[in-house]
Amino acid sequence: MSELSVKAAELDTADELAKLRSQFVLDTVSDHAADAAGVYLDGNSLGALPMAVPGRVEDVVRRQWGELRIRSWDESGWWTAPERIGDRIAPLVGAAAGQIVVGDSTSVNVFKAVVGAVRLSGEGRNEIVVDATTFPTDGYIAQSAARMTGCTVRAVAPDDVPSALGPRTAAVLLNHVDYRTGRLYDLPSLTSSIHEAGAVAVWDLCHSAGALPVGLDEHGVDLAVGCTYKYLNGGPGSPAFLYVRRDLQDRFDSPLPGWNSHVDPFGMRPEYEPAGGAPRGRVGTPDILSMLALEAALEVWEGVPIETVRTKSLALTDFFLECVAAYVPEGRVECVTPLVHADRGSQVALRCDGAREVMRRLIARGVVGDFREPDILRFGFTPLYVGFGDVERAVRVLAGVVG
Ligand SMILES: Cc1ncc(COP(=O)(O)O)c(C=O)c1O
Ligand SMILES: Nc1c(O)cccc1C(=O)C[C@H](N)C(=O)O
Repeated sequence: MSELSVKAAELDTADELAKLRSQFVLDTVSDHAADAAGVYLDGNSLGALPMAVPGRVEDVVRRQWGELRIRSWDESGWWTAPERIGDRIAPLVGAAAGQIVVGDSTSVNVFKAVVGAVRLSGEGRNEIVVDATTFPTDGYIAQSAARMTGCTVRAVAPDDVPSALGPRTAAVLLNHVDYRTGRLYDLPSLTSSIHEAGAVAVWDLCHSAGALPVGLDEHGVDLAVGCTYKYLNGGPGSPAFLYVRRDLQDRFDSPLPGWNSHVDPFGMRPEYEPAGGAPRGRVGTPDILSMLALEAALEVWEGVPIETVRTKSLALTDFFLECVAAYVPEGRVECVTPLVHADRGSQVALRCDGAREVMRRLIARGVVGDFREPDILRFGFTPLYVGFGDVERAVRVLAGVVG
C-alpha cells in the first residue's frame, strides 16, 4: 500500500459524511476490471442517483397519477410542490423560507431574474453587466433580455466588476463558481459593490448550491438562480430554482407571468394579477415527475450541515492535488483551479495536452470526469458520496493515462 492510499484510508475512517455514500447508487470497484475504476467525479454535471428516488417516482406514477389522478394536485401536494421544495433547498443556500420557488430550467430562470432585475432597477439605468467567463446560456439570455428591455450588455471579468459599475448599471449577472476553472467568486463583496452602485445583483449558483455555503439572506443578494441536477442530485433535467429576496417580492415583475403565478389561478381571469411571495416566480404547470424525484433526492440532506460539506469538499480537492503532485509526471498537467481555499469551488480543473483523448481514456477505465474546451480535464467532488480512497485511485489512473 502506498503512503497516500494509507492516508486516504485514514481520512475515510475519520469522515463524518462517509455513511451517506450508501444512500446513493454508485459503482463498486469490483464493477470494473481495473483496480482503480468506478470513481464518479462528475457530480458537477449530473449528480448520482439517491436510493430513495426510484421508489418515490414509482409511487408518484402508479398511485398518485395512476390511482388518484386529478385529485393528486391537492391530495398528494402537487400544486404546492414548487414552494415546498424551494423551502427544502432554502437552508442549503442560506435563505429563510418563502423566497425560493422550484420550476423550469436554469436558463428560463436566468431570463426571469435578469429581466426582473432590470425592471427593479432605477430610472435611467440601461446596462446589464455580465460575467465575461460565464456559462454560455447566461450570456445568450442576458443579450436577449437586454434587447427586450432597451439595455446594452457589457461583458466584464468578475474581478473587474466593481470598477465597471456606474450610474447606468441596472443589473449584474454573475456566476458564483466558474464552471470551467472552478474559481469561487467573492459573493459578499461583489454583491455589496453592486449595491453601492445602486444596481441589482443576480447570482447563478449552479456550481455552488449544495457544494458550499452561499448565504443569500446574510449577504443581501437580490435574485439568484441555480440548478438541482448537480450537487443537489435531482436527476437529469430536474427543475431549477429562483430566489427573490423577500423585500423585493412585491415589486418583482416577472417577464413570464403565467397562470400559475396568478393570485387566483382557478379564477381564470382575463387580467393578470400576480400572486405575492415566492409563487410569483412560477409560470405554468409544474413538471411533477421531475419535481417529486428532486424532492425525494433532497431527503439525503436531512441533518447534513452545508458547512460540513464544504469542509470535506476542500479536504477532497486538497487531497486530489496532493495525489496529482505525487503521482502525475511533472509538467504533464497544470492546475487552473485556485489553490487558495477562499477562491475554490468543489471541482479541480487541470489543463492538459490532448485533454479530450485523456478524458476518453479515463472514462474507459471507470474514472468519470468531464472534458471542457479547449484543454481542460474537469473533476467534480460531491462530498456526500465521494471518498478519499476514490480520489487516490482516480489520480493513480490519471497518472497511468498521461504518463
Ligand atoms: C453556470 C450554469 N448556468 C446555467 C446552466 C444551464 O442550465 P440549464 O441547462 O438547466 O438551463 C448550467 C449548466 O448546464 C451552468 O453550469
Ligand atoms: N445540463 C447538462 C446536460 O443537459 C448535458 C450535459 C451536461 C450538462 C451540464 O450541466 C453541463 C454543466 N452545466 C457544465 O458546467 O458544464
